[in-house]
Amino acid sequence: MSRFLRGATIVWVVFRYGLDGLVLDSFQKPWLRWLSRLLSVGRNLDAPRGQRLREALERLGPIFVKFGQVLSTRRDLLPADMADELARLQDRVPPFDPAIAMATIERAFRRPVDEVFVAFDRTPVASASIAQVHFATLRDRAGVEREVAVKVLRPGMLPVIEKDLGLMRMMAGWVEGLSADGKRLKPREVVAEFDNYLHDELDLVREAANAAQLRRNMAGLDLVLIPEIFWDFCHPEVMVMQRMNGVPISQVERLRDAGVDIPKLARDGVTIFFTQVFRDGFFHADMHPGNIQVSLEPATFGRYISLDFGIVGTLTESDKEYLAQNFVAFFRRDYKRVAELHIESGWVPRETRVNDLESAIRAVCEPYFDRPLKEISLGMVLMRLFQTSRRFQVEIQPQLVLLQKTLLNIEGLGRQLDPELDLWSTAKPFLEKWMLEQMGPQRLWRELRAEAPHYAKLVPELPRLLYDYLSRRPAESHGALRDLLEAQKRTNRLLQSIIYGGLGFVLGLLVMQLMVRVRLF
Ligand SMILES: Nc1ncnc2c1ncn2[C@@H]1O[C@H](COP(=O)(O)OP(=O)(O)OP(=O)(O)O)[C@@H](O)[C@H]1O
Repeated sequence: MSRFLRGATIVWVVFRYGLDGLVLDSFQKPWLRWLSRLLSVGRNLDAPRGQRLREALERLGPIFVKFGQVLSTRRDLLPADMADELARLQDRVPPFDPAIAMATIERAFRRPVDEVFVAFDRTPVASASIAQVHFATLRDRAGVEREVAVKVLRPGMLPVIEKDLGLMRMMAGWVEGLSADGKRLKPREVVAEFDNYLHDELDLVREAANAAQLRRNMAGLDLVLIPEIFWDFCHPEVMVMQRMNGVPISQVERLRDAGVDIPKLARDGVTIFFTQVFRDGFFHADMHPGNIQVSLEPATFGRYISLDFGIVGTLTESDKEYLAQNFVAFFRRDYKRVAELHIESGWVPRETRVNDLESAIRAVCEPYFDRPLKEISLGMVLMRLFQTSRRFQVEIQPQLVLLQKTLLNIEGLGRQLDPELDLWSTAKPFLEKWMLEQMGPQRLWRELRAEAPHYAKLVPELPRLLYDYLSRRPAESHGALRDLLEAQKRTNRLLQSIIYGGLGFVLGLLVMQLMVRVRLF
């Protein structure tokens, strides 16, 4: 019954905000088009469609608001006006009762809150649709008191989410089945992606693990601080981490007054992101200003503080290669290469004609070169490339969409801090270094090291393999004398190459063995 009521509410909101018109007009069945016209009589639909969509999602509650936020990143699917409006969605919701947060903590650790923490601040510092954050103090394993931030999941989220997701799936099926435009929007794919995203956010151990990995990766860079995770105090519903003290990145004047070098901050943001992408293939993908602060503490003055690790992106070696080579080819205006890369990597069907793709890509990219190089947005270029690829039946990988969205965030943030920021010259060294590593001797060295244990296993078998091979040869070379001499010559040559090759191989193996040992001890 409650599912029916929720479904009825959704349908009412859809009509109330005139969202039916967004897809109904393209319904293939005439009676549905008529219904759409009939339903729009007497409604005030003056507000732009994007605004109506945003307001409707706000009306439907936090899960739909989150859905809109995720949808806003699919600029390859949505028209720009709608994506812009959706990006304005904020999931500010009233905090839940601290007693509920404390009950969750007690259930998770099977101890009263005042036994878990030395002190616990009942007033939340922040509250969003999925979780709420409280400050507290705990005693760590060494008996030292530590200031911490405790993130607690909003209770009873799973059933609400499942119900809303069920309805979203159903509606996506309708829209896809009934409307031509609806099919193009790939609603079922979008809802499935959202489903994954929400379930990931509901597991705080996962978020804590992301934070720990990023902290380890960023340790040597000295540009960003990531909270330490207190694993003894982590549970799927509760996450306890080091409390960070910084100034929100949005308060630029305050940062400037405190003496922070703002243009350097802008460059550092790009450096951090490119390091995460091209060196580690593991990047923070929720880089909105609410999750970024700047430290003013003397020891870490001017460094970024990163928060909220619910969404991270991972890239494979081939993703990185695809990206780097595309960017480099793009900046050389070598559109043919960009097209070839798309085909080689299997991004577009093999039978695609390079010339067609090349001219589509040229049409997308060339207008960008109308402006100075430093003003070019890589996020925008990537988005246009994805949009072009779609016309050639390409399924864009979710991690690349995530990357493109984050790239836009980072560029937006960088330009907000320093309108003079030269994005390309900040990013270029990363791409060049990475390309060199991919093609130069470092790659060969890395791959040899990875293969070393395998070759080490082969070495003892080598003499037997050689003996088996040689002992078979004479039996095959009987018959006429000339044949025999020829065969003997061939055998000698083969023997020579096997012996020289074998010697080189064994020598190589010995070196590799040595390397493996050096690495192990
Ligand atoms: N380790 C921390 N130290 C200090 N403050 C923190 C810490 N973690 C979170 N906060 C505060 O809590 C706020 C919300 O945290 P976080 O973004 O992780 O929660 P969220 O529920 O995922 O919110 P949203 O989805 O809106 O980003 C942060 O903006 C920050 O003010």
